[in-house]
Amino acid sequence: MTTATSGTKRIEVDSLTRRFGQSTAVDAVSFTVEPGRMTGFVGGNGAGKTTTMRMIMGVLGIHEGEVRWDGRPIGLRDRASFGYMPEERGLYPKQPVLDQLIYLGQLRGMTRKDASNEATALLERFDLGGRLKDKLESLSLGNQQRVQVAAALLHRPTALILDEPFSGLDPAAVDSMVGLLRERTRDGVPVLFSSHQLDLVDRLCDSLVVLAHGTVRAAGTSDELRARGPRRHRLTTDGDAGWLRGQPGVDVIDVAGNSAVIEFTADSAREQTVRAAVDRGLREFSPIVPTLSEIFREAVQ
Ligand SMILES: Nc1ncnc2c1ncn2[C@@H]1O[C@H](COP(=O)(O)OP(=O)(O)OP(=O)(O)O)[C@@H](O)[C@H]1O
Repeated sequence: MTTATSGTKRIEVDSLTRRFGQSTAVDAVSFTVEPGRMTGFVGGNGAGKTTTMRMIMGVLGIHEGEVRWDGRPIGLRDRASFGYMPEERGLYPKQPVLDQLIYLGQLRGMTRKDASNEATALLERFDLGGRLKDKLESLSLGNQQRVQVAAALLHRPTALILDEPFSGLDPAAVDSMVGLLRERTRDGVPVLFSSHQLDLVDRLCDSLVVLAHGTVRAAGTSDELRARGPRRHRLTTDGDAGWLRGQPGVDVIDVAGNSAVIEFTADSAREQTVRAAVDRGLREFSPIVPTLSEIFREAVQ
């Protein structure tokens, strides 16, 4: 089977809005999922991630806005070429694992043989080579999750929309899935995945979209967001660092012994503070790169 990726197509989410009754679950949400990039989609419970993904996949109607693929309004065939792992999952508990993957592959236009070969290879990759004939329900939840991901990857999708693909997976399973997704992104496939595991998102994603109450609070590459994040510094001198509390233009975030984490509230304060620190025996003055968790907390405040 040929790989259906072009490596240059992006998903554009443009001002998507969805209401449920009186409440607006997704409110003019815009972002791009670039080819060859893993884009993490984060936000608290009820932020609107699943609703947005459902609109991208066309399983939920769009009230306003548009989704574009390769610069054009997305169509049925485009969506059929995507791999989607829905929140509600979609496989049959009582059917053998391999059989249903073959069936799904055939639904997506694969021959039985191709579907069988690809499904077997994916399941082996996920250490499920010995479970091909087992019913899905006899597998542990984490292993069922692996099968769900295999189902989304089976037909060499042109893009991947994965709703919490890592939830419930042990670290080894996360690593093998990450390896697989990285291979697909290297082929140019855009990947959008939601997750509540910020440490994992930090390690994995090239770009990030932060959602809160149905609106985008921050979006960009991890580096861009880090550069925009809080500019904090660690400053260490001889003696107690409490003196920084009286320093004009300095917000003291934390003091521990002779070391403090500070933020400058005025640019002019920087030079003045470093000079004062030199007089007190400066040992360290270094910028602190914010973690994704810090960026996230700041963005959703
Ligand atoms: N079918 C529906 N009918 C009514 N309200 C809905 C429906 N689907 C979602 N909502 C509401 O839309 C909002 C966004 O929900 P959504 O599931 O998209 O959030 P989420 O970010 O995926 O949350 P979580 O991380 O908890 O899965 C919530 O307030 C939710 O209650």
